[in-house]
Formats: sequence, C-alpha cells, structure tokens
Amino acid sequence: MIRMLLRVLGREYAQPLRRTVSLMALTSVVEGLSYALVVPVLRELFGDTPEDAWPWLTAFGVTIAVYAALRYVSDLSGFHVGTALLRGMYHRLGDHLARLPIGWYSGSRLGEVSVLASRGVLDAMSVVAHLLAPLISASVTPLTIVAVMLAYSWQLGLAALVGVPIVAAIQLWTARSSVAEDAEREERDHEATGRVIEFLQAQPVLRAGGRTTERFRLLDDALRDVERASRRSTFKALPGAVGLTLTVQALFTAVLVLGVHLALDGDIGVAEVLTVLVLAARCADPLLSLTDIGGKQRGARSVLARLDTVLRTEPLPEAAEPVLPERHDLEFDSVVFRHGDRTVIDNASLSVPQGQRLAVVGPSGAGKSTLLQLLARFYDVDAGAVRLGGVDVRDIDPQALMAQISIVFQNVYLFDGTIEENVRLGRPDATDAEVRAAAGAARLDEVIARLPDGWAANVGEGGALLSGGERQRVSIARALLKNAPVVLLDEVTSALDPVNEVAVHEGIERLMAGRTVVMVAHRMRTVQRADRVVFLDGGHVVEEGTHDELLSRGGRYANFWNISMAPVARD
Ligand SMILES: Nc1ncnc2c1ncn2[C@@H]1O[C@H](COP(=O)(O)OP(=O)(O)OP(=O)(O)O)[C@@H](O)[C@H]1O
Repeated sequence: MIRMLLRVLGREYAQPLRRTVSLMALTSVVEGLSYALVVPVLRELFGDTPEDAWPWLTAFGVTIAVYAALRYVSDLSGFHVGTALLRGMYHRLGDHLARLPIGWYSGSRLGEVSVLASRGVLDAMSVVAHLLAPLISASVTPLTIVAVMLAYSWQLGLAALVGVPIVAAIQLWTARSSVAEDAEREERDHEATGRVIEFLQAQPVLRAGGRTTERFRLLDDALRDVERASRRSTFKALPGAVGLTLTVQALFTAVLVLGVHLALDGDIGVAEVLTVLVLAARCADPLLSLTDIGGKQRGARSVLARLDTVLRTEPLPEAAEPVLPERHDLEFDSVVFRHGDRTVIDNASLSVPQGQRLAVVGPSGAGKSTLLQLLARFYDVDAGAVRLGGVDVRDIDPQALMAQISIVFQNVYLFDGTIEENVRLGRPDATDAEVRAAAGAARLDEVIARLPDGWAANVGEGGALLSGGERQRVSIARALLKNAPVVLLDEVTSALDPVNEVAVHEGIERLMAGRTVVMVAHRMRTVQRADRVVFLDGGHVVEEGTHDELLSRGGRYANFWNISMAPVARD
C-alpha cells in the first residue's frame, strides 16, 4: 500500500511518510507497554505488600503520559503528511493532466477525471491521515501485548502467538480473494458518478424531450450495477470477516481456559491471570477492526491504481531538440488519422501558403474539425505529417506551437470570472490599452457598455451569463489579443441574431487579416472570403480550388451548395 502510494506520489514523499509510520508504530508499542504494566501493578496490589505497587503505578502513569504525547504527535504528523500528500497529489495530477493531449479529454474522461480529482484523491490521501494510524495500531499494539504475555507466562503468550499467523492469513486471503469484486465495485461506482454528471448536464435535453419526471434510465442502470457490485464485494469479504471474528473469539477463549487451568495448578498467580485476560480482551478490539480497515484500505488501493493509470498515460512525445518554425505556411502531407479502428482522415494532402485562407467544407462527419485539431496537435497523426512553416508539428515545442496558433471554436468556453479576465487569457501580459483595442476590434466594447459592471462584469460559469454571439465576441477578442500568425476557425453553425452575426463576422475578418487561416466553413458567405477551398468527405480531399472554380466544375462542391442553399432559396 505504502509502496503504491509512493509510486503514485513520487519518491520525494518517502522520508516524511517513513517518519510518520515509525512514529505511529512507536506509539502503538508504547500503548501495548502501558497495558502490560497493569500486570505488575495488580500483582503488587494483590500481593502481601500493596505499597510496593507505587513504583509500578508511577511507571504506568509515565507510560500513559508518553503514550498520550506520542499519540498527539503522530496523529498530527499523519495529518500534516496527509495534507502535504494531498497538495502534492493535486499538483502532480494537475501538471500531468495539463500535458496530456487535448484529444485524450473525451466526454466520458471528463466525468472520470473529475471524480478522481475530487473524491478519488481525497479517498487515497485519507489513507495516511485516517487509515494508517488505526491500521498500525491494530497490528502493532496486539503484537506488543503478545510479547508482554510471553514474558509473564510463556504458555499464555504462546497460545496468543498462535493467533498471529492465522489473523494475518485471513487478512491476506480476504484481500486477495476480493480483489476482482472490489475493483468491479469501484469501477461501477465511478461509472455511476459519471452518469450523475451526465444526468445533470443533460437536463436541458431531457426537459426539452418532456422527460422531466421520468427517471434517467442510464443512471438507474448504473446505480443498480453499483448495488449489485457492492453486494457481491460484501459477500466476498464476509467469510473473512466471520473467520476473523471466530478466530479472535476462539483465541480469547483458549487463553481464558488455559489461564484458569494454569492458575488452578498454581503455575501463575490470580493477578497475572486477570491482567492477561484484560490484555487479551484489549487485543480483540483492534483485531476485529481489521475487517473494516481492510475494506477501506482495498477501496483506497483501487483509487490509487486508477490515479496511477492516469499518471502513467503518456503525454504526446516532445522533440529532444525542438525546432522553431520561421514561416507560417501550413501543410498536410499524406495524413492518416484514426479514432480507434475508424479512419477519420484518410491520406489527405493540402497546403496553405503563409497569409492565405483555406476554407474546409464538407458534410457532417467528414473530418473537418479533426483537421483543425491535427493542426493544433490535439492528436498526433498515424501516418504522414502536419507541418507549420515546413517543420513537423511534432518537432516544435508544444508551448511554442500553441503560441503560433489562435483557435476560435464553435463552442466558446468562458471561465467564471470577469470579461476582462477572460479576454486577457489570450495574452496575460497585455497592457490595458491592448486589451481594450482587441475588445474594440471584436466589437465586444458594445457588449461591455451594456453591462452594469462593464469590464468587471462576471460572465458566470462557462460564460452562461452572456449570449452565444457575445461569447463568440469574447473568444475573438481573446484571439486578437493573442495576435498569433495562424488562425484556426470553426465557424458557428447555429444562427446568430443579425446584430451579433454582423459583429462576429467583422471581428473574424479583422482576426483573419494578414494571417494564415484554416476555417471550417458552413456558410457560403464565409467560403467566399477564402483564397482556396477544399471539399472533404470521409476524410478524403475530394475537390480543391477557388470557390468559383469549384462551383463552375459542377462536382461535389457545387452539388453540396445547391442542396444546402435550396431551403434558403425556398424561404
Ligand atoms: N473522440 C472521438 N472518438 C471517436 N470518433 C470520433 C471522435 N471525434 C470525432 N470522431 C469521429 O470522427 C469523424 C469526423 O469527426 P469531425 O468532428 O472531424 O467531423 P466534422 O466534419 O467536423 O463534422 P461536423 O460538421 O458535424 O462537426 C466523425 O465520424 C466522428 O464521429
């Protein structure tokens, strides 16, 4: 467990963790010794000279005081190390997540990672803060007591010692035999939490579909699976729990019977028998709690295994000697890209000279957005190469690559902060004048003027307090402020109101000026502003040329516009 914890966290935590474990073990030994001192105290008290009990009573008092102090220090140390590990874990996970390819963040991953990053990390780290001390106490204190018993009466000590391998074997067997069930329960638990997130996110769709009171079947199924998996894992751990209880009771009875027998034979005194029985009873409690602790420990172990899997996910490889491109032309050279076994981009080649605009047109699912994602290296190609300024994007330092590219997506995500903070994200060190100039060019200044708090207005989580068109303006202002030489644009497909549409188009026109642009275009008006057009279908470049050339060719592109324009013409 500790080894796994250190693998997930990194070796730098080994020393504080080892120190805490040693402190906890020492505390448990002193606790055991304090119980052991009851024997001489009682022996003297029951003996002929009870006043001889004073030195033992003093020693007993001192041991209790030392134990209390050690308990305080070791609990505090557990708490400090636990919180330090928690912080370390968050940093490690955050740093790693920031390096993973954007393409890794698919829909289901978001739920999984949010559960791991919140409850998962807390669960795993509670091992140190809350689980380690009881676990060590439940093992070390009884062992100390058994050692003391051996000193007073080897027969009774030996009887108790027999229990040690049995208890250890039961614990080990329970842990081993329920590994699969525990992992299954954790898996189902995570799935259900993901479904809860999905259920909350799907509220607008469910309500629009009139399913306000109907329960969400996927969530219901997931919760039923959790119930089934929990039942299976509880049943699997049950024989271990029952076995442990029976063993502890049997041992206690054996020590009791043997103690009485020895006392009747006169081998040991009544005081010894009494105290050994008290000690044996004291052993029983922590031993029985091992069942509960073991369950929690197995839960934490499976969370640690999940964290380990995420942390072992390889980020996109970084070039050993990165090259900085000096030009900003773009090139797709015989690119093949697959999602699983599905080929999404199939041997596509195209190029965009520096400062020119390429519009990508095609039916839904043709691979248009994927093309943009490959340019920004959200994924790596499976074959061929994507080049910026003649340099393979895999040979460019990831941060340098992102500095060359501004991206304006259809779905704009804004952080829960002020408008100014959201625009500044484009270039955090920009001056106020530059931020205001970018906002003006994106016609965001009109939006700001309408808001009571102006620049300081909060946009709400995800930008919920702004309209779709207003959010687009923020994202264009952000891109303008970034002032990158390459612009990737995924045109908004849903209709904007006329005022926003004009403003967004104006902003985009300013953003594109003098830059190398690849835009996924859904409107004829946008395509007409491009220097060249490629028509993509099934991941292939089917046609390529200027808008007028392709229209007059009367091929797939012309046909595509004829079909998409037909409803507009009818209106
Ligand atoms: N993360 C993913 N995992 C698996 N398949 C994916 C993933 N993302 C996209 N695809 C598939 O890749 C294909 C191309 O998707 P892409 O989003 O590039 O198409 P598009 O041309 O932009 O479509 P649209 O115009 O509808 O947005 C689609 O068939 C899609 O189902």
